[in-house]
Amino acid sequence: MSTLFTNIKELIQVREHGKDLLRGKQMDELPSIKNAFLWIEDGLIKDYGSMDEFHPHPAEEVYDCTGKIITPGYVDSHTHLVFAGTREKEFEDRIHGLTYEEIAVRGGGILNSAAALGKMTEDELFEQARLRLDEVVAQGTTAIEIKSGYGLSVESELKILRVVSRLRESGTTTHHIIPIKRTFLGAHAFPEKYKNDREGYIKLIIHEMLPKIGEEKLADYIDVFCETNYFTVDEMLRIIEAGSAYGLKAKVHVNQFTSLGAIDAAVKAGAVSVDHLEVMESTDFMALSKAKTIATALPSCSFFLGLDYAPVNEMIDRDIAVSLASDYNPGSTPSGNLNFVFSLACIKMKMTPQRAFNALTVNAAHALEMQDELGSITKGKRANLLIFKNIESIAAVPYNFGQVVIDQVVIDGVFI
Ligand SMILES: N=CN[C@@H](CCC(=O)O)C(=O)O
Ligand SMILES: [Zn+2]
Repeated sequence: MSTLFTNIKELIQVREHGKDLLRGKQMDELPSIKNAFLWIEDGLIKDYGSMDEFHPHPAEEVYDCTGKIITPGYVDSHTHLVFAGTREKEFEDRIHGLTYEEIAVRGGGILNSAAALGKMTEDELFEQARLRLDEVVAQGTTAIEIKSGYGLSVESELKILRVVSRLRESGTTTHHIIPIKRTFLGAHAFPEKYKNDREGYIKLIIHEMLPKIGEEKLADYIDVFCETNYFTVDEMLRIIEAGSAYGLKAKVHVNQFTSLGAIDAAVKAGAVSVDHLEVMESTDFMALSKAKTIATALPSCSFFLGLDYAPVNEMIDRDIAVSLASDYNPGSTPSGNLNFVFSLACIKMKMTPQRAFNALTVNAAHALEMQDELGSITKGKRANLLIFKNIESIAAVPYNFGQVVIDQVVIDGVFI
């Protein structure tokens, strides 16, 4: 099956190699071809170039893209998309003055979501999560990471990871399969039962959950919420070390409310990414500068909870590799819309559209170790693409916040 797109107004994020992590000044470059063509065969990008050099390619389908911009699809490297029910009550409590942390200390928050999830069957969870997947794919997400973490028991953590694995195999309700990476986040919070027995819960994670996850091959990464009132830096290190015995690399929640030294520890432990980063001290910047570990900012979470935004421009200026993700979850970010993340990155974090788009594509693909397959218009990469409505430039995407500017989403060369 081959498809040809002709007369593309601008083909954006075109990179001959497309596999390098971007940092510093590289984040300011967003290579593109105006008046371009793009040729797809068997779901892969085969050729592209200027219409001036166009020579006919055999194609079953030809689309005239006059007036349209085409880009690679967004990659969402941090979500908690499998959850049971929403948390509007806490949302109202926060409007009345309670903080996210105060709600959590009262037994709300993550524990509230875990209680709801415990009551739901695997099939129910799967159906709900699948509808969310449909929605975010229609909004331009063409690869995604999904965490467990609302189970907090052996049975429920496995249930979530089985749901994620099923989503990975069966895709959207219309059977479009997008790449999904699965992350085990048993260390998301201490369940009520283990409130006074932290060691008992950590042992449960290491000696009960991990071996079963390893046996069933249910995860690709391991995560820990390292934060005051959650897991300490030492506990995080123990858990990610235990995960590495099952081949799970680390992607961790750090510096959301406090800087505890978790970034330095995670970088030294070889974490693929450190995520959140709303609170950054100079030692945190130093630990990440030039490191392979990617700094993933989650601006929708800052927006929803009224937190500071991660200082991404300062990070970029210090040669830190920055990516952006949604953090889709029922507590701190009830939206998986990366167009909105794009807008917030520009409006609130003062990223240029070029920097933000690089963070949502090339560097986000690195945050899922999928840079060989996704993130840019590069020969041999998967044809996961966004076709935008008649807009003038990439800046029109974040500018039109809250509006639908994507015309079509293409997965493996097929329109969804
Ligand atoms: N901070 C930890 N975990 C989630 C939120 C969890 C929740 O409130 O349900 C996050 O990334 O924001
Ligand atoms: Zn998260």
